[in-house]
Amino acid sequence: MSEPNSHNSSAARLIITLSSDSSLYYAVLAVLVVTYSLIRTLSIAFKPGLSSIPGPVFAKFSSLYRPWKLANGDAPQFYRELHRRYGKIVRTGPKTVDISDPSAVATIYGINTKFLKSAFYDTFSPFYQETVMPSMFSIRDPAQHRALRRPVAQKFSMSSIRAMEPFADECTDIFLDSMRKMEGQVVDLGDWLQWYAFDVIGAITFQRRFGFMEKQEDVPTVHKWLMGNKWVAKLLAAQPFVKIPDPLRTIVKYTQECMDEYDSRPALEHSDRPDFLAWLRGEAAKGKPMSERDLVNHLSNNLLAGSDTTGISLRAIVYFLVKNPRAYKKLQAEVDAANRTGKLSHYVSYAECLELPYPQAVMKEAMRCHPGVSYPLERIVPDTGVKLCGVQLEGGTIVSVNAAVIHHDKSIFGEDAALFRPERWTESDEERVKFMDRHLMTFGYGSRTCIGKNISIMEMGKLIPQLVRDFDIEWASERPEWRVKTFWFAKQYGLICRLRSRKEKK
Ligand code: HEM
Repeated sequence: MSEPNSHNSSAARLIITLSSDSSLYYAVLAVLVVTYSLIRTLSIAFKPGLSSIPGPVFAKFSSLYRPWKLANGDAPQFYRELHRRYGKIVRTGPKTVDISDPSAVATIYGINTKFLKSAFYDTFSPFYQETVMPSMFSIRDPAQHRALRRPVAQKFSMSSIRAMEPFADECTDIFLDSMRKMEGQVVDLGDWLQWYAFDVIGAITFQRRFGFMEKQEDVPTVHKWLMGNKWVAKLLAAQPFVKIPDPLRTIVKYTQECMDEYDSRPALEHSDRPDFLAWLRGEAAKGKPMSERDLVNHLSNNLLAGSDTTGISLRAIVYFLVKNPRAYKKLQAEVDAANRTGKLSHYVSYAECLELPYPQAVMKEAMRCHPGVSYPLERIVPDTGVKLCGVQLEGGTIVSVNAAVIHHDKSIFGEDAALFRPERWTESDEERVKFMDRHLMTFGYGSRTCIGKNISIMEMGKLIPQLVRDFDIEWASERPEWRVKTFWFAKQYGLICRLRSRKEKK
């Protein structure tokens, strides 16, 4: 009986000493916290399963390894190099694993997958009326995702997309007119293609162009420090000194202005408009109402998810054509032949461009070589765990595949996987093309695949034939190459070209 009492009294004495001496109290607390963190870090670092996965030593101990390595914007090279050095499965953080194995793609991302998006996606959720508004893209819960996706799915169908073509055509006119005016000059075509993509998506979404092409001004982009860094974003937003432009906020605000403008006009003025806003208002009138918040959410998400991505892909297509004159000539010859035989309208239609096999192959190949999103698409292993690349991973582990890595896989795309060769899509046998298609991750994969894919294929498929029908484009930069900075989006800089009109050649 005496022992517990003596323990109790010495514990009590310790507490009294600690509480009477606050510096000692904090010192003990700090030692406890450090010891706990150390034990936790070591137990995660050497966890069975995870500890057998090869990778850089620092990655085992700290989740700062990736942000540190990715800060220079070289994500595609960084991940390719990791896989070249360590193999198909690489540990990139204490509980994070990157995979480059064709057989893992369907397991992680397939239609009925239980692998949900990781917390990384929270950074992409904008604020609406001061509360976080997860979008169809960023939302993680499957039931909430379905609830967001279902009411708009029809608007992304082929028939709806065809009705949107005039929006792209009006932007094409502005784009091609501007190119004619700048004929022979040195032009940053990268800027123009991005302005074009932003203006088309604005027109498709609310029948309002941003006017970037007319104003020739910079479009809002997500700052690299904010990308994937939820806490940095919060900290920067809270501090009063440096105001970093927040494109998420800008775009939500712009969306609300467009909605107000729509509502201020008589209903008759937009009764047969085929844009998203008019369609969603029409659905509400038919008895399928949508909350104001969801409306803002869908419309702003169109701009956030569909502008940079399409701009980057258009740049990639033009870049690979200009850098590969043989492919350029072949594509131009196919467009010219179709034009001569009356298969192309003044505004090349979506249906017409789908009938041009080589231009379609060029687009696909350019996006394979340069996927607009060249970051790992992170997912969380479900509670049941999973065996990937021969390693048992427990629930909660974050796994990912990066399109920029898997698109270079020689077992899928052949020995020349690193090269731009559109013929791999037109000359390979049917089985091989299907196999390559099954591992193409330009637009994501499976249950969370891009819903706007066909909108961008429509936009790009129409513009490229019109561009090469009217112009010869050549590289005019003093630098031999463009520069790419990847913070989720693989953005290119320095697509400096010169355009010459071909009217006389047609
Ligand atoms: C070339 C152009 C585009 C590319 C390369 C692209 C790429 C992607 C990728 C890779 C994902 C999957 C991301 C992930 O799994 O984490 C995605 C999802 C998504 N994209 Fe796109 N996208 C493009 C155009 C568009 C357009 C034009 C829109 C809308 C108008 C759009 C809307 C979306 C949405 C809403 C999602 C989330 C779908 C879901 O989770 O259900 N995208 N996109």
